[in-house]
Amino acid sequence: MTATIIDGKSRAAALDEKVAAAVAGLKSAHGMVPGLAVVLVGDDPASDIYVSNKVKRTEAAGMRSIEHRLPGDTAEDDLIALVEALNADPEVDGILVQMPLPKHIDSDRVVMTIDPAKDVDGLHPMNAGLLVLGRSALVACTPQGCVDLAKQARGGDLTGLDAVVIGRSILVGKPVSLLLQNENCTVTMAHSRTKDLAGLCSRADIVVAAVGRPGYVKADWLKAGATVIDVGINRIPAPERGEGKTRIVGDVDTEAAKQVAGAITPVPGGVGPMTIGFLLVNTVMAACRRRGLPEPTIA
Ligand SMILES: Nc1nc2c(c(=O)[nH]1)N[C@@H](CN(C=O)c1ccc(C(=O)N[C@@H](CCC(=O)O)C(=O)O)cc1)CN2
Repeated sequence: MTATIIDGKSRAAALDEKVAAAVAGLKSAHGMVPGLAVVLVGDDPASDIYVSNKVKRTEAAGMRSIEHRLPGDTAEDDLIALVEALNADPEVDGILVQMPLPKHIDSDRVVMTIDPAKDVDGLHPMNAGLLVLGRSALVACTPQGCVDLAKQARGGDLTGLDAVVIGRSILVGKPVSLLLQNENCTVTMAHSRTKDLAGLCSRADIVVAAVGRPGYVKADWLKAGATVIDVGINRIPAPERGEGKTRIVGDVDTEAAKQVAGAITPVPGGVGPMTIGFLLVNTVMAACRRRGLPEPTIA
């Protein structure tokens, strides 16, 4: 068997087009243009690229982008003051503080400061708690992308499927497991210390790998025909590309897994591009909710 490659890049492009259409509709019906503020502290090269892409795609969808780039030695209190100013700014509908933050800054305190109504990352305890309760919330972007791609691979319905989520992070593992439960999956949350991870995976219809270790999930762990969602973005040396060059790989041993899985997301070009797609969706939703407008159907 050779797995179907789940094309996150084209799915994200389609999502961006739907967001752009929704934004155009809001502008003509209500004279409203959603605004997204993105805050980057420091000069981490990967974060720099992600933030630049967020700005580009926000503007391409017809929304306003407000960009704050702060030096790496910014004091925690100064970052908090900026977030408070963005909370108070009526032109700002969504606030995203790019992670990871420099070590001297307490990320939890920063996230707790964001107005939950503008928390388009879905990381504030209010939004995370609403997700646990199964109530309407702003939901973290990467997990939404994972579920969207899994549904695409499974004909739109995940009901009754067994899912294993490897990784228990706040940004991916925990929310994706809740979203899969909302889709009527039977979900097992696993991690690097789970006993017999291979055995668990071998019974799963869906495997979500979010451990942050290159090639961690092996082909012989997978059930034939499984849907594999690879969240990992690991930069590894690529001497074949020249001295000092690197390339990114996922958490799954993709080439071998393709021979067993039914469908698999590639890295790059799988889950990654969906993260920014759902950030744009969340910004539109936040803008409508804050203004008491009906939310358009996008995804
Ligand atoms: N505040 C947040 N910080 C971070 C998040 C997040 O959702 N909110 N997620 C990641 C980084 N991230 C978005 O911020 C992100 C990661 C990867 C991609 C992406 O499109 N990746 C490409 C490959 C890009 C490359 O070559 O490096 C792909 O997978 O095809 C988009 C967004 C951590 N921080």
